Amino acid sequence: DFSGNLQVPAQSPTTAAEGASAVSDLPSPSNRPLVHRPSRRHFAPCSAPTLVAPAQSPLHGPLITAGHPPISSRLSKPLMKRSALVHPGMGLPNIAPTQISAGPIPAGLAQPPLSPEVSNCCKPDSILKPGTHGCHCVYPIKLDLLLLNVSQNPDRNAFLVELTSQLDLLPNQIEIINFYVLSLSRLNISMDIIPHTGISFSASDASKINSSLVMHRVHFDPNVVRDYQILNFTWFEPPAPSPAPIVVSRPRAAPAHLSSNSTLLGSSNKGNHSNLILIFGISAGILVFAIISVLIICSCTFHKGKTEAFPKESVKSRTADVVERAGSFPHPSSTRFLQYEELKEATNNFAPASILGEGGFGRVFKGVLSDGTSVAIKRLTNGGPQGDKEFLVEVEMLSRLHHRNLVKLVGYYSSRDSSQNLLCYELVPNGSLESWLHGPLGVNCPLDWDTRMKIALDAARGLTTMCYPQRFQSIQYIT
Ligand SMILES: Nc1ncnc2c1ncn2[C@@H]1O[C@H](COP(=O)(O)OP(=O)(O)OP(=O)(O)O)[C@@H](O)[C@H]1O
Repeated sequence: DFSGNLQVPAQSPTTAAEGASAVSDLPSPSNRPLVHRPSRRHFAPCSAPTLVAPAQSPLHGPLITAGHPPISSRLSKPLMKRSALVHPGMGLPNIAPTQISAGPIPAGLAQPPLSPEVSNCCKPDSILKPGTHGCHCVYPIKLDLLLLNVSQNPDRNAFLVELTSQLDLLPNQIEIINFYVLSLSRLNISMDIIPHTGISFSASDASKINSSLVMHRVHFDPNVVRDYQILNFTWFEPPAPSPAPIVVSRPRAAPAHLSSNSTLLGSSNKGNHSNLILIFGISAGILVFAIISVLIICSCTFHKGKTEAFPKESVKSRTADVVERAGSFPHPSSTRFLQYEELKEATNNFAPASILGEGGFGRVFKGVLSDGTSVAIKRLTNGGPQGDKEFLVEVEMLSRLHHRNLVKLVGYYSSRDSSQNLLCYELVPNGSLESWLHGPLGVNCPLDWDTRMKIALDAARGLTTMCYPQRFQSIQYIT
């Protein structure tokens, strides 16, 4: 029943002769496109597409797969897609979607509705799914067919029923968007094939539809449409499912009744449990490391403080202890405690003939210890309790000083009542520096400048050793 479907003017004899089945009431001129409610969805500028080149054999029609765009991206212009896919000789230049017929609006294949309502809620190339409420957008397969030998009054519904049934689709899954009359019996028709479920067709479903079309397994009533060619087949690939959010939560024991049927859930929980163990392990490790670090820092700080405080405390305590014990204080490790009798014997009872010199703290006697060591023994004048302290501190300090340019303290003696304090040094032969510079030793054989410089440098090195360690500040220097 084609009556009343295509209300088009009668064709001229010349154009009617072109078609095998002339449509008497097609508009004139023959190539003027008949556009019925062209939808801007197809021609609105869109963003760059993700086009996958159709893998088609010569027998196959064009098949385009296009990935769904990310939310922020836009698809390309549909015209560009079609231009890239047009098979030579398909007559695409005849498609002039922006040209609107000046003649009567045809009915038939293009009658109502041609397109669902345009909505701004859908992304480019998606449409509102017909028969649904709200913003239910889907990505249709966009199919453009060139219908050949179209009858004079094609029945739209019969055409759609044949097409949908042979493509294993429901009748409401195909919506005619627009069509263009190319000649008396040739029509370009654009359709949206709407997915029944989901937001787009799966690859297998799209491939199935495409192969049915390209293999010409779709047959129309020859009284309506005798043949067709595929101009465009655009399929939008379903978007990949978004990855599940990673939720870290306290692991809970699965209920017993779920254990047997929750393999996937169990594996997921295992994964979460492993992650939690890892997180807790790392956290515990960091915590232990931090505690150990704090303890080490505190220990070092305490030890350092103790070390810095120790010399004064040690000297004080030792000094006090020594003073209290008056002559029985502990012997420095490198310094011997000498017996008074030995020192008395070494100096021939401190005979005047043994005197080497005299300084601010007393006379210095030359002597030889029982083991044959030549020494210089300094007999300190009694300086009272304070003098005893200074003596003992000096012994403590000098016993620790070892330098090639410093006179080594060999030993000492301190009586219990502190009346006798003696220091025993290694003997420095050849007299004093003063006697060489200003005394009788230098008169006959004055020191040359190289020797003087060497003596000055050695003395400076010795002083450096004594001066910079702050604990040796109490030492009286020889100048
Ligand atoms: N180890 C020594 N070997 C040889 N002679 C020494 C030795 N120590 C001191 N003398 C002699 O004894 C003298 C007195 O030395 P002492 O150290 O008592 O006083 P000083 O260093 O000269 O002056 P001060 O009393 O200011 O320290 C020195 O001038 C030196 O001739």
